[in-house]
Amino acid sequence: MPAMDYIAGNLIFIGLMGAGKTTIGKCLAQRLGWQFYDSDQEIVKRSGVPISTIFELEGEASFREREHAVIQDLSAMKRCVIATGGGAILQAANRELLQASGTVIYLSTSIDCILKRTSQDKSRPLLQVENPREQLEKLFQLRDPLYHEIADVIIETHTQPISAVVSQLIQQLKLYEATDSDC
Ligand SMILES: Nc1ncnc2c1ncn2[C@@H]1O[C@H](COP(=O)(O)OP(=O)(O)OP(=O)(O)O)[C@@H](O)[C@H]1O
Ligand SMILES: O=C(O)C1=C[C@@H](O)[C@@H](O)[C@H](O)C1
Ligand SMILES: [Mg+2]
Repeated sequence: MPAMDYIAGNLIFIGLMGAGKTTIGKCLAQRLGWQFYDSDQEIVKRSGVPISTIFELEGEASFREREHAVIQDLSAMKRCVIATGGGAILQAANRELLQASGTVIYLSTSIDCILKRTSQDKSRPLLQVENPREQLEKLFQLRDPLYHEIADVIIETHTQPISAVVSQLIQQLKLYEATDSDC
């Protein structure tokens, strides 16, 4: 018997950089046959430049304004999987929008694991500092309470592979798996 698919709103991923929001979100959307959106990718699409360029030319505050506009649009969607940027929860207005828009999933990950996953990737401007561990610890202190504030579900991603996290979510949220997917 197929599971009862009772989720009417969106499935929204939050969490620190490198927690797996984009990767796990995309895989979950594939397995459900739902549309996938990523707030970072939408910002890049709309601005026509990489995130690092926005930070460089306009600064973080301007990036956050662009992010807010995208969160407003994405949270108005129905039955989509949405990956947010790591700092999208900083603005209270975004937290309200995301919480009202569906089921919020906090992907929690150890700092060691984030450092391993992100060390080769230069696309995250906030980690291009002398001491990325110290930076991540600061971000965690500030953001972990905000992630918890709006999370409906919390899943650790450093203890299991991507496909296992997705399977756990499908089971836990009683979602209907529509497609056979290799992710
Ligand atoms: N559970 C996991 N096991 C192993 N590797 C993972 C897992 N989750 C994600 N990764 C890897 O970690 C890297 C970062 O993942 P991803 O880009 O999805 O993070 P993110 O949360 O979207 O980060 P950001 O906030 O910067 O957009 C990717 O290379 C991805 O393949
Ligand atoms: O944690 C953050 O503040 C960020 C995370 C990324 O997803 C991007 O949104 C950007 O690099 C900022
Ligand atoms: Mg991402």
